[in-house]
Amino acid sequence: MATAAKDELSPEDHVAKGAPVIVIEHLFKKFGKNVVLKDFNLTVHQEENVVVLGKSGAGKSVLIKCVIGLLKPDSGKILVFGDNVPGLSPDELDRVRTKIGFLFQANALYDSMTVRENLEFPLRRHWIDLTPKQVNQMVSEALENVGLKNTVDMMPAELSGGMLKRVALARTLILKPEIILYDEPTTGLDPVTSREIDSLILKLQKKYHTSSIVISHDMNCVKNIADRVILLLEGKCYADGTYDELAHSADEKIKQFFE
Ligand SMILES: Nc1ncnc2c1ncn2[C@@H]1O[C@H](COP(=O)(O)OP(=O)(O)OP(=O)(O)O)[C@@H](O)[C@H]1O
Repeated sequence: MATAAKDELSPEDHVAKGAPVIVIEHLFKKFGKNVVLKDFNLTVHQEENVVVLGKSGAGKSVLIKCVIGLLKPDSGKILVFGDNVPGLSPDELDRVRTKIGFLFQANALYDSMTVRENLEFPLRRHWIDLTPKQVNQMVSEALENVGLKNTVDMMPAELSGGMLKRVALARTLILKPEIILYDEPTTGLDPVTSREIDSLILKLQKKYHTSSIVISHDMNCVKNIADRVILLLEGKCYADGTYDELAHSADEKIKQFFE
């Protein structure tokens, strides 16, 4: 059953869980007087897709930026494979970031670079010592994974919204991250393309055994890809359960998201 605040389900209550890969404990983050995260707790397990629901301004993006170390929380722990992200040195953070892929809402592709150059970028950024042949193979494999091998020499401006999202996903996957953070993966796409992206996310998750935190307002996307849904409200994990559990909740604050 979906639970709210006080009687939150423990992770053990959910079936088929792998080992914890992200453990967030007592996270607090404020900007001036604006307290965004207030004793937020969450555990994400291996091969689990956790979708974060919440109103605009609830703190969903702040949460994933804290996980990847782009924002520093005021207090609390964010353990990624046992490393406490807020306490890492820049070099250690860079090492942990190679395990975390981040798919931005706006794709964040470089308009002046070809698809190939965009995909090579993370390999160069993380100083990975690879031969040109290996780089070529990695780019081909990443594009093949998203069904876009023939776009390798195209510019982003020549691609549709769905194709851009696939290329961005290929770039996220090129370092074979163990965790992927998705910020609104289907926003701005038509319903058919959105469902194709959902299927691709699930297919690649199974292939590479990744774990994910997904921010989404697209309830079809939530239904399709969530193993678990949490509701971020007033800085806390207000509800935690499967899509069906939350969808059938009698709690008015939860119901709003499923109407
Ligand atoms: N760098 C920052 N400096 C100051 N305030 C910030 C900063 N980043 C986020 N905030 C504030 O934190 C709060 C949460 O923002 P956040 O972007 O996480 O919301 P969200 O839940 O992702 O919303 P949306 O669904 O609209 O994207 C907002 O009040 C926002 O103004």
